[in-house]
Amino acid sequence: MSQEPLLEMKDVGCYKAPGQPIFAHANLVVKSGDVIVLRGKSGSGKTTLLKCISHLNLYEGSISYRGKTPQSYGIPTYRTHVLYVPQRPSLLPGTPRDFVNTVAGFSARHSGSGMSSWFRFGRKAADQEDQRDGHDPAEVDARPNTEKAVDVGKAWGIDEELWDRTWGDLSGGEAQRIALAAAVGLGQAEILLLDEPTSALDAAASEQVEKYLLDEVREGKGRLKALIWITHSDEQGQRVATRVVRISAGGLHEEDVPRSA
Ligand SMILES: Nc1ncnc2c1ncn2[C@@H]1O[C@H](COP(=O)(O)OP(=O)(O)OP(=O)(O)O)[C@@H](O)[C@H]1O
Repeated sequence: MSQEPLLEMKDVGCYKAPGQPIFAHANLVVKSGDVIVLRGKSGSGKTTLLKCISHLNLYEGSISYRGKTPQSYGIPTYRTHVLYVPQRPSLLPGTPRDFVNTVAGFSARHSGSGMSSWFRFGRKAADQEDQRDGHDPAEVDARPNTEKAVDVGKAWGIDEELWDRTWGDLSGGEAQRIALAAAVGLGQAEILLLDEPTSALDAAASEQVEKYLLDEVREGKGRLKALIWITHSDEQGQRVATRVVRISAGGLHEEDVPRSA
């Protein structure tokens, strides 16, 4: 029995400037249970691809989520379902608790506005579309859960008091874990787009985070169903991938999943 795709990209291209493609003709189908490791040379467009998927960058071609365009959900709401987690959350304003409280204060239909302002690091954000909102058939009860975010952080060694420090006063590894804990704990995302999510963590912390994320996807108890994960670590790729996709100027190419020795 074939599974309904969660996300489908058709012929997606992204340009630095007119006539200067970063990549073109990118096609991808993401299904429930996928942990897709995105590989590619430095500068090949991995981050740009994730930002296109989350509608933070302009692109050509089409992207659909559960068979519908991002616009049909309203871009802010779409971004909470297909959520980009930035590599450097320490550049954010305010404190992590300000953020989760802001998001928690929105109703399910409007929570995207807070979330998208936090995760909006796209250089060519299609911001005009943030103003539109649409009916969201995928919404069940997606009210953000602040306590869960703090609990997830605790499981990863983040004391609750760190949620009240400004982002700039957290270490890179603390900020990375808190951003991920917020993304998971808020409980709205079905697909997380992870941009080198453990690059600032030591091996033990990194494995804790990996295990938690993989368990969420495998067990399927929450909303989280798939991950697209940029990593420069072959070892991490080997541990987490159910699929490996390589990006180059010509598009995306599926590779064999490396098996651990
Ligand atoms: N603000 C910008 N304006 C124009 N070009 C940009 C901008 N930001 C990034 N680029 C270019 O787009 C290309 C893809 O960048 P991107 O960050 O997506 O690559 P990447 O594969 O994630 O790289 P890395 O592995 O080094 O993190 C690069 O050539 C980069 O220089």
